[in-house]
Amino acid sequence: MCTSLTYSTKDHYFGRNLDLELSYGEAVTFTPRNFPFEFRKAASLPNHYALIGMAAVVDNYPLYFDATNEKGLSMAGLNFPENAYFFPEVDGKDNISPFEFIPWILGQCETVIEAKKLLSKINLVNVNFSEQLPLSPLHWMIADQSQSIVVESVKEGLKVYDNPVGVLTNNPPFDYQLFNLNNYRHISPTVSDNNFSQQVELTVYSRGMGGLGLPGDLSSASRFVKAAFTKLNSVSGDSEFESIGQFFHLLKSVEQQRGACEVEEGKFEFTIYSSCCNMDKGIYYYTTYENSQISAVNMHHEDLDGLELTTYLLVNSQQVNSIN
Ligand SMILES: C[C@H](CCC(=O)NCCS(=O)(=O)O)[C@H]1CC[C@H]2[C@@H]3CC[C@@H]4C[C@H](O)CC[C@]4(C)[C@H]3C[C@H](O)[C@]12C
Repeated sequence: MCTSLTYSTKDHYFGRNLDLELSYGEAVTFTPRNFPFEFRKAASLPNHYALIGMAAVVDNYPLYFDATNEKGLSMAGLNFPENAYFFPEVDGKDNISPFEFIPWILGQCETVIEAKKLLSKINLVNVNFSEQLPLSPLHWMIADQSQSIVVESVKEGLKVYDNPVGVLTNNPPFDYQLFNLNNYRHISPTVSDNNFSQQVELTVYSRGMGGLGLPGDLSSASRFVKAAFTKLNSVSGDSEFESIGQFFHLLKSVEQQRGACEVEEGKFEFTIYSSCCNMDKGIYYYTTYENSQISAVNMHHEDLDGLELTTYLLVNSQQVNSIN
């Protein structure tokens, strides 16, 4: 399972946890403006906005899991098994494969409003990257500095939801996740009066009791509620380090520790990496399961007008600041 979210202080931040039991050899990947983006069923984009994000680069193609472009528009793909449905090619539409979707949108759009215009012409097609890399059943969160949407391609067609909470997890579909928040309207960072009954005296014997009932398990519906509550009540300083520090704390509220979620015998899903991109400054920060030190790659330290991909292998061994 995965969780993605947005967060704003002075600047704007977008990131995600990638929860899985295996790695695809992903690395922080910078795509400059003049790297030619090819599409299987649509015209190529010889030049486009520059992108930074996490990708598996295969045959010199950046298979982005999540990315941000130089304008700040950001997008993440999360698992959506049993629900995601991709269509045969349709004449008169932009036929884009799910693995091309992030380059297609982030290459061309500056804002969510612009992305919505492209989405109205898109048909997400069932075209594999390769036999070894078949279609992934994904849905996506797209966000700019002021709003966020969710895109779900299902049997009935392409659905685009406004996302007022700026959080996405996995199944079930997004409209359910949002509705499900109604069931938690009593949850609060503060403790309410005794509404249970005036006939019994009930005491506040612990801090945090306003949150009793907030789910703590790793199911997707539970992570959605937990992440939304934690994010929407978040308080932090607005400097860069206070903001990204807080962002990683928000992601940790739904982190998966190895051992707690068995996906097949002896195999466990865990949070392989957590990312946080400063959408305004184009700085991609991440931590990995093994390495809790934050690493950063700044897109503006690259040649934006370049032609070739740049990849930065993940710094994956623990960094300990030994004091004596
Ligand atoms: C599995 C991940 C979602 C994490 C998640 O939600 N895990 C819970 C599993 S579960 O819900 O518990 O079952 C998703 C997120 C992004 C995906 C890549 C996108 C590019 C590319 C697309 C190609 O078509 C296939 C290969 C490809 C590298 C993809 C592999 C994989 O699909 C990635 C990593």
